[in-house]
Amino acid sequence: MDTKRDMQQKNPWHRKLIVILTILFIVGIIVIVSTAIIQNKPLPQKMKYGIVLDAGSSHTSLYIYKWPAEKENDTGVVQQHHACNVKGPGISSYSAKTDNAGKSLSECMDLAKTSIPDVRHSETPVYLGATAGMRLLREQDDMASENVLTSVANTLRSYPFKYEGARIITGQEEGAYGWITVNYLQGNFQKNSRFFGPFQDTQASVTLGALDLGGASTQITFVPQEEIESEENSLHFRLYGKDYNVYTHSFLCYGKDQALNLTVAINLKIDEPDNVQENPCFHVGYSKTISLKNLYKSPCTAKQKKNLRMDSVVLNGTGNASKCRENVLKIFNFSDCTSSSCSFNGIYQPHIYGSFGAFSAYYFVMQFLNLTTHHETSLAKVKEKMEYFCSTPWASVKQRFPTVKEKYLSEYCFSGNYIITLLENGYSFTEDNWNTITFIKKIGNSDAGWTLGYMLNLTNMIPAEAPSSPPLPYGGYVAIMVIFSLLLLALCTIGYIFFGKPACNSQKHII
Ligand SMILES: Nc1ncnc2c1ncn2[C@@H]1O[C@H](COP(=O)(O)OP(=O)(O)O)[C@@H](O)[C@H]1O
Ligand SMILES: [Ca+2]
Repeated sequence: MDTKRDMQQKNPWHRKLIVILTILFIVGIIVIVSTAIIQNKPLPQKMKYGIVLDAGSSHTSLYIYKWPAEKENDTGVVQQHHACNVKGPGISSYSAKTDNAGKSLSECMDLAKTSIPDVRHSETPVYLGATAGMRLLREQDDMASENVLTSVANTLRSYPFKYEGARIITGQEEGAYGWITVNYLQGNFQKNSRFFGPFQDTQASVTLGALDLGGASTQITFVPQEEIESEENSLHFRLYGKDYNVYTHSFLCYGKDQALNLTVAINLKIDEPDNVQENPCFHVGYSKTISLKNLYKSPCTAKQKKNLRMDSVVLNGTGNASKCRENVLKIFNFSDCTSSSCSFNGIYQPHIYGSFGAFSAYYFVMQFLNLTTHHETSLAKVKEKMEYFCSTPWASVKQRFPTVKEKYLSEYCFSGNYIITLLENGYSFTEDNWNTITFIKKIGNSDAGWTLGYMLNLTNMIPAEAPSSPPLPYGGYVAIMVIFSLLLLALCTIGYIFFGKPACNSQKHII
């Protein structure tokens, strides 16, 4: 005590020092707090954009994606900014007037020009991917498909964006990118994928299988439990430091429009009386005449061509769901499997495993039929509802849904039964795992489909390795630095007051 008093008497200026230290302390706090406030204010972020056109067999859609430039390689940051449906049919329908294929895209491309800021135009990539409709046209008429692609490429090149190509993507790509899209949007690649020193977990995280139903082809893509037997059906990805072995297959001709033609063609009898086919997949009272030239035009139905004297056939609806499925079943071949397990037509498929997201026409059809809430709807219930819907006379259906496009409305009975048959008999889903299928349109703000995955891949936005991050989040680092600086400062002050020595200033010791 005496020593302390002596010290205070010997050093009368110590009070000044305490005042100075207190002022410094307060100033320090003010600086730290204001820095934190300024730092937390969202600074205007530079956004980047990308355009992908999905040229499907029935129609073309344009998608604009956007993401913050600084976070390019973080998973889950790319979002759908805008979507535009091209008016008119798919580009493959312009085989006779190929110039019009490109023209059809102008309206949506003009919209893209206004919805992306001018300063970003020249760095915005634009891609066009054509799917099964163009694959079929290429088989039928290679020259015509080339001309269609040239026409759309010319239109896309005439815009101020960075043109990156217009091509027919393979069925394998279509499946793969659909799978990447849904898992990217679900944030499945993000989970536990950060790099924590030597403790990185390289086990692939749980993923969602992807089921895509188009008009001309359909894709199934998932990570199976067993090893994949066939190389042509397997995809190997390393994403954010994890390895994924993915099974995929695309069935050309098994999109719902081609499947309907195939079903009609296979069930057509040579001696059809009065050129009339009783068709259980259409409602009672619905009747439709189809030209046989059109029916057999596609490579999907060409093999079914029979020697018929008539040149058209009248389809008369009889509205019977179970009979419809019997007819549909005839387009699947369940013999000739040379692998340990197959889906159909001799195609290898490992056992169904995990959860699935079913999008595109799966969603449109099941949504219309009110069958998307699978948690309450068993497969048996779905069949029961189909029985009821298909047996409803066409006049009542039309009266109940006056605003729905007649083409779609008349085909929902067929489409619903086709979906059940494809999933149950084709892919071997059962009553037990039916509820692992979720029918989805969007995840967050973005549509489920192959386009986002395609762009992420072509712009190298999914790194193979997880970005290494410091062990502490930025906030934690700042907090620790501040707390310990203050503690040190307090210690120095206390040391000086009690011992009269500037304990923190080694220079004074030397003197
Ligand atoms: N509202 C809707 N109701 C029913 N079917 C729809 C609806 N909108 C689109 N479709 C169907 O979805 C399918 C989309 O296929 P598309 O992507 O054009 O072909 P693909 O992927 O085989 O090239 C088509 O069969 C189309 O008729
Ligand atoms: Ca499609």
